[in-house]
Amino acid sequence: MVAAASTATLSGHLYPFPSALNSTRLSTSASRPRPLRAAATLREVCAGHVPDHVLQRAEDVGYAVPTEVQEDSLPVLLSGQDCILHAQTGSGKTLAYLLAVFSAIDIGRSSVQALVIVPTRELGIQVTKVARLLAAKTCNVMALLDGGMLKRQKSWVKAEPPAIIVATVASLCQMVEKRAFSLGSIKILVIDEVDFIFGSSKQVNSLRKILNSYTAASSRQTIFASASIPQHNRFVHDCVQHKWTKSDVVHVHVNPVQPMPSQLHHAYVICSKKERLHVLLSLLERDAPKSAIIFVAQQSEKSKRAGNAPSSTLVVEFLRTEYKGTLEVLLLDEDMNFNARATSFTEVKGKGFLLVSTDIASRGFDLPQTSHIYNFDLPKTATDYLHRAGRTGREPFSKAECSAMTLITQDEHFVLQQFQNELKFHEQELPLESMFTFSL
Ligand SMILES: Nc1ncnc2c1ncn2[C@@H]1O[C@H](COP(=O)(O)OP(=O)(O)OP(=O)(O)O)[C@@H](O)[C@H]1O
Repeated sequence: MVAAASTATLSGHLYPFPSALNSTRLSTSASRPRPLRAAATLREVCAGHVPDHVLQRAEDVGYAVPTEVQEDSLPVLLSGQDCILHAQTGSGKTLAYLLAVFSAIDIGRSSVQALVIVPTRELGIQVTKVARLLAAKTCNVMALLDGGMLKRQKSWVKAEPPAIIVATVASLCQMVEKRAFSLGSIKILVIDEVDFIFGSSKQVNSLRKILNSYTAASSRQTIFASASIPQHNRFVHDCVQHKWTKSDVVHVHVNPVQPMPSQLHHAYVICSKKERLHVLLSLLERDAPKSAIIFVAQQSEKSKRAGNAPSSTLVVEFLRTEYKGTLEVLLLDEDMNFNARATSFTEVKGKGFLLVSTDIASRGFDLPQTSHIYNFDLPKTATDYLHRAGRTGREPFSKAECSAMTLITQDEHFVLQQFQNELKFHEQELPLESMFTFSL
């Protein structure tokens, strides 16, 4: 049984599900009315656990009232219990786990005490920014993200160990294996977008080392976060079986019946592949988005070998010549080098953009001005749809309308319907003929 369990993955069914687990499930849903009581402030929820200067910083940047996931999870997180944070995209999971980090660490100690693992460099930059904002120079936050800085960081980390490290799996393992530092003093470990990292064949083995060899669940608080945890009951079971968490781990599942923001309007257009670029252009002219992300498929190895241009390049080149609006057309793609990726990521902040991106931008990216999502290529899975669509509708207290539009061929319609059934959202068809007047 144990041997089989050691090869189980998130989606695996390698052993029977035990009826009795110590873990707890907290589930809150929009359909279940909340008790009538005055909303607590973030300061009240965190009192006695999170240092005052951190709460002051949080208030200064506008985090005065907790979001639903923060309200539900902070009592668990601040009590030091292991937790699986499972809530909608854009619901504020980052602040929830960072407050737990600040409650767990001792800023007077010179050792690495908190580790936040992220799947991509871009998400790492974002989380580091929020952590530094809350720390306000009272402790060091180091980002160990894929790129050319690791040599220099190895000396820095030895000279002055940061209290908090935000890292991608590969960079962290590289540093630990080079003995730049050990993870023996870790008090709190957060894995953000946990389903994505477990689902990545490149990252999963290193993640298991971080969870079981470099650190031990018994000596740390462990937090897993994501908007999507497929087969979450099994995941909770795996956490306990594999000792990724302690046995009393709590699954905080907010709004399980509505995994995507309610103000999101979903629609699709059926058109041929040949028409797709022009349909996209017409939609951009019609919608006049504040900012938008246009998701394209990652180019396959076969298509690369055949010398074809990737979807991303085709779309960017087309929009740069044909789009007459004011938004800047930017590109973000796994195949770009780190400097080019960093430039796109920086440029996208703070101004109107049309970002053409592969799924690299679908996990954790927080660009609250994004009003429209376009799936130029159909996402591979319902989970990918959820994360792409979740790049909009991200201001937790705003009900501003936003939209997710998918361009599909007639043959792809049934796949989109499957996503709809799985994620329980409604979609409107925009008939091509009634809307567009272009001719090819
Ligand atoms: N208490 C709060 N008050 C106001 N805004 C908040 C609060 N907490 C978080 N936010 C804002 O909400 C937005 C979404 O937060 P965050 O990026 O943490 O979402 P998430 O749950 O991690 O989403 P995803 O699953 O897509 O990664 C951010 O712009 C953040 O600044």
